[in-house]
Amino acid sequence: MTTDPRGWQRGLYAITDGVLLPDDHTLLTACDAALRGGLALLQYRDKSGDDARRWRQATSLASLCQDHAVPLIINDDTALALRLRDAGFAGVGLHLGQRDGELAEARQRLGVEALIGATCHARLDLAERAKAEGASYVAFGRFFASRTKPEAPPAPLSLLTEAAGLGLPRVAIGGIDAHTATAARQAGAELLASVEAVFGGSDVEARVRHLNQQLALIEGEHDVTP
Ligand SMILES: Cc1ncc(COP(=O)(O)OP(=O)(O)O)c(N)n1
Ligand SMILES: Cc1nc(C(=O)O)sc1CCOP(=O)(O)O
Ligand SMILES: [Mg+2]
Repeated sequence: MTTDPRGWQRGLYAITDGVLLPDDHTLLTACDAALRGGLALLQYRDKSGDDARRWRQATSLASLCQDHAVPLIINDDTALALRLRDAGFAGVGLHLGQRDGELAEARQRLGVEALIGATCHARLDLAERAKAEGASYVAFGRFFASRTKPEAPPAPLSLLTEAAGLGLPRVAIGGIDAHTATAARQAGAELLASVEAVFGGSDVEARVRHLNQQLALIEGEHDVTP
């Protein structure tokens, strides 16, 4: 569990992947370990198009995240986020890319309390629009080479600094690991989003603890995680 009093607004943001975590057991075991290592946010990102699998996995993750008091962000799918919320799960949010539907409409349907994030690539104007439409955070990237999504358009780290005036938490994504996180954090990212550095190997809890230690070192903070 993260001990940062700023809660979801600062820290490590883990994103699941259907290739690295191909079945329910692998997904749940790895996410449980990541949560034990200390996450600010967890995102369920599944491109299978299998509605039964997505509902089954999302409900299991929502329950797990609720136990850890960490928000679960659903990628792409406003209807799935709403269905989870209506099923009684607390702390369910949504992440929308530029082709994933209207953010303003999602905000209206999910309500003022829900966390809703927006992909803004390398564009401040998209971030300004996302803020006007009710985004809780803005995500920029990709900042470094990514094996998970190599085709994502590149973005300069200077963008993170330029986005400070928005007044929303800034997420850095794309090739974030224990080395690159330093530069992204120093450029201003409050949240560091990662797939492979978290889920791309065994002992996920140790990987997350190592990432958190790097982030704490950057800030000169003491890692008080037991
Ligand atoms: C935190 C975060 N940032 C960016 C993305 C990418 O979203 P999108 O552009 O919609 O691409 P897909 O993830 O849907 O392939 C994200 N998922 N999370
Ligand atoms: C899902 C995603 N979106 C990106 C963007 O730039 O919008 S980069 C990316 C993949 C991030 O995975 P990894 O941490 O393994 O590089
Ligand atoms: Mg998307």
